[in-house]
Amino acid sequence: MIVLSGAIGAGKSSLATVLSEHLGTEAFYEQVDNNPVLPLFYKDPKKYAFLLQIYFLNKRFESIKKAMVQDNNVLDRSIYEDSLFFHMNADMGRATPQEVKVYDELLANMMQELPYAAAKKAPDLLVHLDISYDTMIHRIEKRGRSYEQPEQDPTLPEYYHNLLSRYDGWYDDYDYSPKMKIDGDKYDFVENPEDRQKVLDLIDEQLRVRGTLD
Ligand SMILES: Nc1ncnc2c1ncn2[C@@H]1O[C@H](COP(=O)(O)OP(=O)(O)OP(=O)(O)O)[C@@H](O)[C@H]1O
Ligand SMILES: Nc1nc(=O)c2ncn([C@H]3C[C@H](O)[C@@H](CO)O3)c2[nH]1
Repeated sequence: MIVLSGAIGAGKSSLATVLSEHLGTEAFYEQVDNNPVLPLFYKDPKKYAFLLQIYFLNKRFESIKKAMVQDNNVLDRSIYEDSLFFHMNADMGRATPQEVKVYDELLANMMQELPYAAAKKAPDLLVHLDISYDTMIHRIEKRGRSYEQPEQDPTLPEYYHNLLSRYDGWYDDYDYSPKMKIDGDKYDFVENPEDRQKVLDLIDEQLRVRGTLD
């Protein structure tokens, strides 16, 4: 299983499609447009942060269980980033210490139950999409989900800055599996076929080293 990571608008869903088509495997997408809690969270984060987190945890777990049945299936966000989001929101006062404790313990408990825990314990490869703040905002605007737009809420730019700065430390500390970073500012794998091929070549190279691609 290949897991993609990166901030909001980094290009995970887009790369999941491109990569799974290239490898002839299946992509598993985060529940966003059909997620009933996400718009509520953006409107009232303090009230809905915990509920949203439980929603994502449940859906992510479901996706992991389906994705792990075949080598090189692609998951468009890691379960480890959910925790990054939640701890950041908790530090912003949007979740109580009790909620954090319940979440952390539930996550740890669920991770122990993952069937692959017995054999592999982690993804085969983490592919992190690294983007700057300007790219992030540009992509959020390009995609146009109304509740994510900075003009909807003057606190969102700070939220996005905080998120990006936490991602740097998160990637450096990540040690559950082999990992690689792709420069999401530099490569336009959505519109530019040459960039797409370069990114696919970089990932193929890592998969060959790891023995999951011939
Ligand atoms: N490398 C890229 N070059 C140019 N445009 C891109 C690139 N990656 C993504 N985009 C565009 O940016 C927008 C966001 O991309 P996408 O939905 O794939 O991001 P994401 O990481 O899955 O976001 P989220 O975590 O919020 O779901 C889309 O409009 C997509 O077409
Ligand atoms: N609070 C919170 N916790 C999460 O675990 C989480 N995972 C994703 N998201 C938000 C970011 C994008 O708007 C949108 C799509 O990634 O969903 C999250 N928000």
